[in-house]
Amino acid sequence: MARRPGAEEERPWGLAEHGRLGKRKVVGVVVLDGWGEAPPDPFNCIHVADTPTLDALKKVPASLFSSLTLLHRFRFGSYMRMEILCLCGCMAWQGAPERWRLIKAHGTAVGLPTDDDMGNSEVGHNALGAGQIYAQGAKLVDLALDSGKIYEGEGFKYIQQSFDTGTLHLIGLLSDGGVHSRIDQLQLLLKGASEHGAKRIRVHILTDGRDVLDGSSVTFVETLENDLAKLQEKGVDARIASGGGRMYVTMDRYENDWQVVKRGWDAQVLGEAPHKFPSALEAVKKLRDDDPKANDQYLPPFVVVDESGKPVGPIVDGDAVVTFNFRADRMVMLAKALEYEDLDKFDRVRFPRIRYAGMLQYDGELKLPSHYLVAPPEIERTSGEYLAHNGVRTYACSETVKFGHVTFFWNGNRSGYFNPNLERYEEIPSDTGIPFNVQPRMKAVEVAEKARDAILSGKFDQVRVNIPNADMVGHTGDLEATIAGCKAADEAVKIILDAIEQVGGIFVVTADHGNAEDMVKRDKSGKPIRDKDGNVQPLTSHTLNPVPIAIGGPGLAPGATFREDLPDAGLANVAATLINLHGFEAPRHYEPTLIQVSPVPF
Ligand SMILES: O=C(O)[C@@H](CO)OP(=O)(O)O
Ligand SMILES: [Mn+2]
Ligand SMILES: [Mn+2]
Repeated sequence: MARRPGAEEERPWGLAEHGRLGKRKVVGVVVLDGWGEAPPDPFNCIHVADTPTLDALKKVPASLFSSLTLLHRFRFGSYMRMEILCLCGCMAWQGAPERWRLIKAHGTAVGLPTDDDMGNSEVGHNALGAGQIYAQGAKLVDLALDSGKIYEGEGFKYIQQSFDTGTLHLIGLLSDGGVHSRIDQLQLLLKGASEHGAKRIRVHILTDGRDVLDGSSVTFVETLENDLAKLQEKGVDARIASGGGRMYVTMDRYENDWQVVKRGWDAQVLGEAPHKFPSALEAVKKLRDDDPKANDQYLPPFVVVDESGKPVGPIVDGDAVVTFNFRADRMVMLAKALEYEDLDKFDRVRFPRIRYAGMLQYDGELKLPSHYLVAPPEIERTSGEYLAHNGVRTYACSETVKFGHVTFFWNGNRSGYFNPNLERYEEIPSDTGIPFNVQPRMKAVEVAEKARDAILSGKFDQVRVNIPNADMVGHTGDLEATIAGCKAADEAVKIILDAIEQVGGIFVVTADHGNAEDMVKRDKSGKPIRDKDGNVQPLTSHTLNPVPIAIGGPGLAPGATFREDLPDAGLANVAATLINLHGFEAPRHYEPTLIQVSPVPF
């Protein structure tokens, strides 16, 4: 079994039997990406969408409810808090808090620096799979920059060797979104690198508009250009050299489309792009103004050129390169292109001899990149590894754009199987070359059908999927498409729940963070902000909202319900819950399980 170095080998992996929950029930785990909970509202696409399956998990019809209530009263001797909701003025639905609740999915609950940080897939799936809360990349980089330790590490010393004769290139996402990178960290790094000897610096920017509002790229470029001007006053030759929108240039993931990386490579390394500008500020303004459909996420690649039309900062032999994103998934492909001598994914034309370091090491197993400025969180003893040691057979599936979420992130940023005899991971190819509002149903049904087959096959104990629509389509800011995406996600869940029903299994339906439940920029009081023509600005980012978790299915022991003593529970509490549902006690160092199991009288 593949192990990471440094793991504590002596701690036993065997889990005690649960006692009240049996083994070998099929547990279907659905992660609805970007599916948060927010009050009903026209900009809450999940609320607007037709989602009968998810609605039914949240509420039970009154008739069924009264029998459940009686049952619970009988079992627990008291009623639980129930909420009554009238739909269409005729059918009464009532809340089922013993099987549906909300959990935290943002901020410190998932290891981010502050509770103002929205959740994201990396930290969300890390927490879901690991059962423990780790200080995540954003926070580790903050600490290393604040203490100055970043400049004492091996990674910085390595790139520093190029400072005398070469250029330092910084490539990454330019925003304060805090999901993949943060501009304030870039600012500190620029200052620190120049104080530690960098004389010529080139920044290759990727505009955001996904974790922050569309159009904000202009302000971020202005801020960066001001900083670089200050460095120039101090004698450092510092400029922005190239750029492009994150979804079109460089930041692809899970090898969905290498052309995205190629576009970035051409601009950053070769100094070639269809658009040439004297400055990055002009570039982003003009590219946005000239094409009414252009947005920050999909801005075409550009290079900054001097008076003679020569690119100001191609990457050449002897230079140093830092990719300043702390998050892994959308940097791994570029890291491979910068580091691997042999790569047949696209024609690099030129492979410069450089010293390259990542802000973090993006893949611990591949040891990629081999040099990095900050050590990544060591996520150890994940639920996947425990379950593999205890004979639980796992199937995981998503489409390409989220495949690594339910495998790599879920397993603590490690690719590959813990035990290939017990696990199977399957990827459905995502659409490429189109924004996700064009086909908002994405591959939700295909993923669900794979999960259904895995459930019915009898070969697996845990069948885990990520259904991406609410998130991927939500990021486009297209409300109508997002509503269609949420509907497709709901249909996918139904396929999985039907299969669970058929095999007498258990389901756990949850999400990794919010997105589609709030699709508009609001003022402090929560009202949508409208311009003078009454138009609103779509919110493309994730949110701070909690996410639902529902448990159920014919295999769930009748006495199993959510505990009421964990009002602040978050995603990290899910792993212990799942381990319980597989019939084991969770490891003691895990965040507590969400469920309790009362003995059922006779
Ligand atoms: O698309 C992404 O990279 C992020 C948003 O920046 O979304 P998620 O965390 O859901 O993958
Ligand atoms: Mn996500
Ligand atoms: Mn997202």
